[in-house]
Amino acid sequence: MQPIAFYCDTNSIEQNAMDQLRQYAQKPFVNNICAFTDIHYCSEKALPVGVAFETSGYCYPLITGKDIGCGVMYLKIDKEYWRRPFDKDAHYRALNFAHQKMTDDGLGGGNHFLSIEEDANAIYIICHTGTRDRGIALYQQCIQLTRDFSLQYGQAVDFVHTDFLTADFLKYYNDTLQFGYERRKNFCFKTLIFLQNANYIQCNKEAIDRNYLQANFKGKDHTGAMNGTPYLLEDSIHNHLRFEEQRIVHRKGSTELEKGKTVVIPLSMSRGSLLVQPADLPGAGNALYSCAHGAGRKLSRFDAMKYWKTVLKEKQRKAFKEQFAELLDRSGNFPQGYVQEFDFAYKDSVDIFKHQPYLKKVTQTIPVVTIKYSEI
Ligand SMILES: Nc1nc2c(ncn2[C@@H]2O[C@H](COP(=O)(O)O)[C@@H](O)[C@H]2O)c(=O)[nH]1
Ligand SMILES: [Mn+2]
Repeated sequence: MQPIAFYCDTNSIEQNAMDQLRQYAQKPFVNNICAFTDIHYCSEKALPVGVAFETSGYCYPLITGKDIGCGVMYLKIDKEYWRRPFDKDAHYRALNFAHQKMTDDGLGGGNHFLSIEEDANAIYIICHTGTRDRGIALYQQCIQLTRDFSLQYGQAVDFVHTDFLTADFLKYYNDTLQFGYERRKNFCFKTLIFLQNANYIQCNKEAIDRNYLQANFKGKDHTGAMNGTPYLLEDSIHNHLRFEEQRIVHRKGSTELEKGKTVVIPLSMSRGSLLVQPADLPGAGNALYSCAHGAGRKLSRFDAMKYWKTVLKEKQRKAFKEQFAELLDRSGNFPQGYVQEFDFAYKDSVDIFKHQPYLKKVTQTIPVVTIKYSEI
């Protein structure tokens, strides 16, 4: 068995996730397998979430599941351009409505989100979404590829030789990752323009395109000005295979790092997000330039519902209802999907820097308003 690099507290790993991890560490061609602080069991696939490993000569195209190319983008605006606090009563519903028109496919289910968060100096528009149907189609192609390779190999295997990966397949794979990046960009820029339109951000209002929700901002630079407001954006992905010259890095729910680049580790709807950079580069290299992609689930969706109904006291449920009144349905209850995303469903984040010492904190943001998943 290949040794496992634990960038997390081993005592905090559930037994079923540990079993999955150990099984993977025994597989052929799997090298330098790393487990991060958000490691948790994945019922659908044989590898836990919160893991990275590398291979050469062969790859495991199915480890990601369908959400290939999922990632998190942030767009930062200096607070000197921020004019007033976000008024949920006046604008939550309008933003929720607008976000459904920002792309063809919406944010997607689960814990995908579009949030406005802040620290002392800046406002951050943060978007966590993937590649929707394109990721599913690519995953189906990965299944076919693995089947075809198995036939040639003479037995059913879950890996593929790199000679089997045609230039067309690799282009298709990378184009799908690019599609996710462009979708996140459209969410971020259109949210910025929504805020400009609603007088939250100082800008040149005359320059705003009335049809901005139909426009495509995929080509905008990472720094610049939008309708007179300076911005900066960065993107990162956490569910993909990165085909490099000498090796293939596999990341299943672990964020790809790059020297000098700030990435978001989202924590929860109540806690906001951490923005981090790789500080110790040899250290980050040993961790395959990867880190946790979130706080990580502590409670399964089922257990989160049980916790809500049976562990929390009425007073505590009331406090959630007051804090997130905008998410209540007409009968005054939260849809299940939101309850499953509340803070208690996620792990503590103290381990993030303790067990991934190659990371440095850039800032921590707190949420202003969050739009949760949307299926279109
Ligand atoms: N800032 C926010 N972070 C959130 C929210 N909901 C979930 N999360 C965190 O994101 C990661 C992403 O996990 P993934 O497996 O779906 O890619 C998760 O671990 C949480 O820590 C939110 O509303 N705001
Ligand atoms: Mn994701």
